Amino acid sequence: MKQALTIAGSDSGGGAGIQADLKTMTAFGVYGASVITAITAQNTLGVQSFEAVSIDLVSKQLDSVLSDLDFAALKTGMLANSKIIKIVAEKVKEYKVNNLVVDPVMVATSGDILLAKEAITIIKDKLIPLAKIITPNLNEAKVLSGRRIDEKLSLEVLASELHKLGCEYVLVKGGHQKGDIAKDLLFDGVDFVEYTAKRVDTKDIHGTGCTLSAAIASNLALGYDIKEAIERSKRYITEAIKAGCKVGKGNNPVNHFTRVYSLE
Ligand SMILES: Nc1ncnc2c1ncn2[C@@H]1O[C@H](COP(=O)(O)OP(=O)(O)O)[C@@H](O)[C@H]1O
Ligand SMILES: Cc1ncc(COP(=O)(O)O)c(N)n1
Repeated sequence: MKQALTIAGSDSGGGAGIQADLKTMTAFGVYGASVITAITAQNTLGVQSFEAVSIDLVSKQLDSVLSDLDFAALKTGMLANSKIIKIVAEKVKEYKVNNLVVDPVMVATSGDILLAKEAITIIKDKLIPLAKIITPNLNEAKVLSGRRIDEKLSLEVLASELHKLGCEYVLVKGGHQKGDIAKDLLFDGVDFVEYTAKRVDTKDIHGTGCTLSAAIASNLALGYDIKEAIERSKRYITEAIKAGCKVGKGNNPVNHFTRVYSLE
């Protein structure tokens, strides 16, 4: 069975982070393992509190899984602080992991901060150069390229600037743009490829970024090339948003289509 690893934060509400990643990997038939970097007290209304896991325990989790399991792809989500980013980058190099997908999680959909400000230069210098692909949303792309959030910039300009950070591919997500189409843009340093879907008219988009990056990691693990992996992941996230999960009182998560098996 193909195996993938998520290095991310726990969302107690089950909609984003580690929980979304493992549900996505399971939906694609990939075995998912996890290294937890932070524990959030979170629900569909927002993030009420969080604590980062100690560097020692993050490091031990990484050694435990990387020395034993055989990962065909790895994704990172919420990394919380500079020290965690540094240890993740060291272990990725030490264990020579291929197919690193970096989702540079900074702020939750609810507006809560999930990454220390001083960690932004560390993620740019240490982790992004090791990545096969990075998947920032519009605001994360602006922060990473040193722009102001209120600047009007095209996905093309942002993708070109971010590619200079040393990753193989950049996928800038346009989920937070206005309009009828949810467009994401891939750049490999030469060509642009657009991935589009009809925008679903809903506020229930909690966990969309985590789900998309976990789906890309799953499909890379299954052996699809990057363009096919994104194409399949875009179809999955669109259907998962359409299906939705009305579980809480706030912005609800996407639906991972987990089947209920009868034991009879
Ligand atoms: N309302 C929507 N309808 C369809 N697709 C969407 C919608 N909102 C976001 N997406 C898609 O979900 C994925 C995650 O994007 P986005 O929500 O921008 O990321 P993040 O969760 O990191 O902020 C992208 O493929 C984006 O185009
Ligand atoms: C632990 C954790 N990781 C990531 C996100 C971002 O997800 P979203 O942007 O969909 O709120 C989150 N809310 N919580």
